[in-house]
Amino acid sequence: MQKLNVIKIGGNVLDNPAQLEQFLTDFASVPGPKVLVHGGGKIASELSKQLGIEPNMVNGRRITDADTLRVVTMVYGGLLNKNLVAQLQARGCNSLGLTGADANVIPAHKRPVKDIDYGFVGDVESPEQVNVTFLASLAEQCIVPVFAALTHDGKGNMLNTNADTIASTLAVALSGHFEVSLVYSFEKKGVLLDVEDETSVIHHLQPPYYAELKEQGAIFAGMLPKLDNAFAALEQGVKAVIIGDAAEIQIIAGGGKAGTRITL
Ligand SMILES: Nc1ncnc2c1ncn2[C@@H]1O[C@H](COP(=O)(O)OP(=O)(O)O)[C@@H](O)[C@H]1O
Ligand SMILES: CC(=O)N[C@@H](CCC(=O)OP(=O)(O)O)C(=O)O
Repeated sequence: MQKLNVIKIGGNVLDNPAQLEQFLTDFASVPGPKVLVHGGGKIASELSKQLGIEPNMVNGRRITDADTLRVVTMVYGGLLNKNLVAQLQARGCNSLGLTGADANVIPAHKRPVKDIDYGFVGDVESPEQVNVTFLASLAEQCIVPVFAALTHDGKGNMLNTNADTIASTLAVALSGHFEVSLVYSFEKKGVLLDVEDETSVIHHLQPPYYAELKEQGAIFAGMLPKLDNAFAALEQGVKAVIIGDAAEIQIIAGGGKAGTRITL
């Protein structure tokens, strides 16, 4: 089976022009088929505030009312997605900006209201419903899809979906056709034992150690859903999951020793 990298770029790197430029240069030179996934939660929050819409995050997810949906559609699907594509084109990487609505790649449904009403937040239907045929045809043409953190409900509504979830869903769906590595790249060296100490990288993380570190509070906030997505992806056929520094993407994508390798 051919190898394919699904690489998610973290919000703090997107927000740092120098780091982003270096990441895109490195990403463009990663050989073989690849997919880029981005969020941009931080930038959406800033624009939201400028427009007088106060961001509201619950359990790491954005409560997405109709006005917020307009903002995230503009920021993720427009501003960020199109600029990333333009910057990749400038580096000789032929890419195509997509949301989950385009080519019906990622069908989703509005998250049902239980204790919390998340508004227009989308839960992906299932990896089996991802339009893998379309993605495989892009890979054949050496076109790199760049996904924004947006899906759709098939009834005319865009939905806001966490970018880590988009990345794991695409990785699982593509695992039937490719040997997939899922890379969560961000601004730190990997999953750290002490979040303030970049030298404390955990090189290898398995579920029991994860449970222990979670209990101790060493792993928290955005890293929790990221790791839950990572383990779920491995359970559903993704070959490798690595969490590491965006500045080390070439080493990680090349199978070298950097970041945190997640295994079952
Ligand atoms: N043990 C840990 N090691 C590294 N980062 C951690 C750890 N625990 C929590 N984090 C936090 O997780 C964040 C990354 O997740 P998230 O906020 O969802 O950002 P993104 O997915 O955009 O990179 C880091 O910026 C860091 O603050
Ligand atoms: C539903 C939900 O919370 N969606 C996220 C999508 C963006 C995202 O995931 O951005 P980062 O990867 O930069 O965190 C949000 O709007 O913040």
